[in-house]
Order: sequence, then C-alpha cells, then structure tokens
Amino acid sequence: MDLKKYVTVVENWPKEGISFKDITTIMDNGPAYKYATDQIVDYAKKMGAELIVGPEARGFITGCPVAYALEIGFAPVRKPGKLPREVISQEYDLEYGTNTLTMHSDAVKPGQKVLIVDDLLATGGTVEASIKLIEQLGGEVVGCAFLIELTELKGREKIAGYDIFSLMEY
Ligand SMILES: O=P(O)(O)OC[C@H]1O[C@H](OP(=O)(O)OP(=O)(O)O)[C@H](O)[C@@H]1O
Ligand SMILES: Nc1ncnc2[nH]cnc12
Repeated sequence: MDLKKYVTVVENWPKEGISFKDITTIMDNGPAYKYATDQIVDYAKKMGAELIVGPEARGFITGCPVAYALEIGFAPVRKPGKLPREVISQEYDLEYGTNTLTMHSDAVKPGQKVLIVDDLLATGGTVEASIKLIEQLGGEVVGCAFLIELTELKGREKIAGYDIFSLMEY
C-alpha cells in the first residue's frame, strides 16, 4: 500500500515555514491504519519487543494498536503533571528552550525489551528523552519505530546506535 497517499501535508502550520505531516488521514481510514500498524507489529516481533512505549499524544495513537495486536503492554511517556503516581523526568531541547517528559517509575521492568513507537521522527528530542527514561528504569530499548521520518532534521543521528524503523521518509 502507498501509505503516503493517506498523509495530508499542511504547509505553514503551526508556524510559517513548517510543513506539517498530518497522520489523522491515515487513522480515519481503516485499511491504511491497519496496514501501518501491521508493519510496525512485524518489526516489533522481529526485535522481540516485550513492551511498547509511546510519547504523548500521537505515540498513543500509533503505539497502542501495536501493543494490542501483540498482546503485550503499553506504557505512556507524558508531559509533566499528567501521571498520578511516582514519576521519573527527563528534560529535552526544543528548537527554542526545553521541555520535560515523564514516566511512571514502575512502568518498565529491569531487563524488559522495549520498543518505542511514535508517529514521527523530527529532531529526535522526544525519542532521545524517551530512551533515557526507559534506560533509567533498567529497560533495554530494542528499537524505535515511526510512521514518518523527516530526514533533513537528522533525528536519526541523535539516536545513533539504536535500531530505527520508519515507514515513510520526507
Ligand atoms: O523528533 P522531535 O523533534 O522530538 O519531534 C517529534 C515529536 O513531535 C510530535 O509530537 P508533539 O510534541 O507535537 O506532541 P503531540 O503528539 O501531543 O502532538 C510528534 O508526535 C513526535 O512525538
Ligand atoms: N513537520 C511535522 N509534522 C508533524 N508533526 C511534527 N512534529 C515535529 N515536526 C512535525
């Protein structure tokens, strides 16, 4: 299936100069959503994933169906103030300034093989922070899977040494 047909590119949103890749037009199409999910499920099987971790919010949409299909767990990476129990936190750089991501302290078991799933790899800040959180909890990151990779932003270089799988490149 040519999945790019289902991505809607919105120019100059949310800011002038940004070419936004809208994946809601994959999600609202049953066969396209299933196809995209199935590709990541196959990758997750190959990498031996025991837990899926997805960053808020589009990582939930992308990662949860993968966990469901494999009958394994899903653990969320969330912005501060959203998770109700003890958390660990990780700061990461944005284009301007910093942001923080959190995970529940018991979300990953020591030695667990973890696959990170998100819709899109841009600068790599989100996935790098997610890797640090998982490793702080003793998890082993076996791969990082994305629907879309924005190659010019070189996110791949930020997480060199980790296995990266993406379904589409722009
Ligand atoms: O590689 P990076 O430069 O870190 O960018 C990629 C991240 O940006 C988007 O999420 P966003 O922070 O916009 O949040 P959302 O999923 O809640 O829309 C996207 O879903 C990735 O998580
Ligand atoms: N260009 C882009 N399109 C969609 N989501 C993004 N997250 C970061 N950059 C993005």
